[in-house]
Amino acid sequence: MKIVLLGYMGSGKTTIGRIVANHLGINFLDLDEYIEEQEKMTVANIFRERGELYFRKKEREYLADIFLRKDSFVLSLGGGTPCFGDNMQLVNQQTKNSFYLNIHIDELTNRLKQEKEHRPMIAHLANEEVQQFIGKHLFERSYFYNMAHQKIKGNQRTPSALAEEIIGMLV
Ligand SMILES: Nc1ncnc2c1ncn2[C@@H]1O[C@H](COP(=O)(O)OP(=O)(O)OP(=O)(O)O)[C@@H](O)[C@H]1O
Ligand SMILES: O=C(O)C1=C[C@@H](O)[C@@H](O)[C@H](O)C1
Ligand SMILES: [Mg+2]
Repeated sequence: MKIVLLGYMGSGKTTIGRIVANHLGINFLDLDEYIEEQEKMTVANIFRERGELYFRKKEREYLADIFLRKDSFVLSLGGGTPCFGDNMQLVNQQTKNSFYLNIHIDELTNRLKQEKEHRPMIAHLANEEVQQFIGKHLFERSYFYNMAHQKIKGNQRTPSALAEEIIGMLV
């Protein structure tokens, strides 16, 4: 079984992915962490030193590599992964269990204001610019996120409640 979680930065992909994998007793993989291990550099440093295009090419390569694995796993994508090239076609070819964690802009803003530094897409923004940026960015990205097989409404809900809902929807 391969389960894929996707959604905007701060939507809880890593947090909830870990819980789902733990409950099912299968491996957990986080694409950002996988890239950092393989490249021996943080995502922030890859953006800074090699640029976003390099990151997106590597992101695609490692995504394809992960799907060659034979074990069962939960994979949390990076926030931008679904929005580049044919990444969503690849994901949906490889699994029937892709989930979009849909979180309201206000909740994302509250979470991300406190955690901007290691997220290169928003690190340069002043706190009062974060909400407007997320609103526009999420609008552009929703088209891709909505290609997931299932949408999970995550506002004001605990990570374990969301993990339980995902487990109940697996096909
Ligand atoms: N359901 C939730 N309720 C409240 N806080 C949450 C919830 N899910 C995640 N969080 C918190 O929101 C922050 C972002 O979560 P997390 O890092 O899992 O998101 P992410 O989608 O993996 O983000 P990124 O795309 O940047 O990797 C963390 O501080 C986490 O503890
Ligand atoms: O939303 C994005 O484009 C990104 C999200 C993170 O998960 C990382 O993959 C990186 O910071 C880019
Ligand atoms: Mg994450």
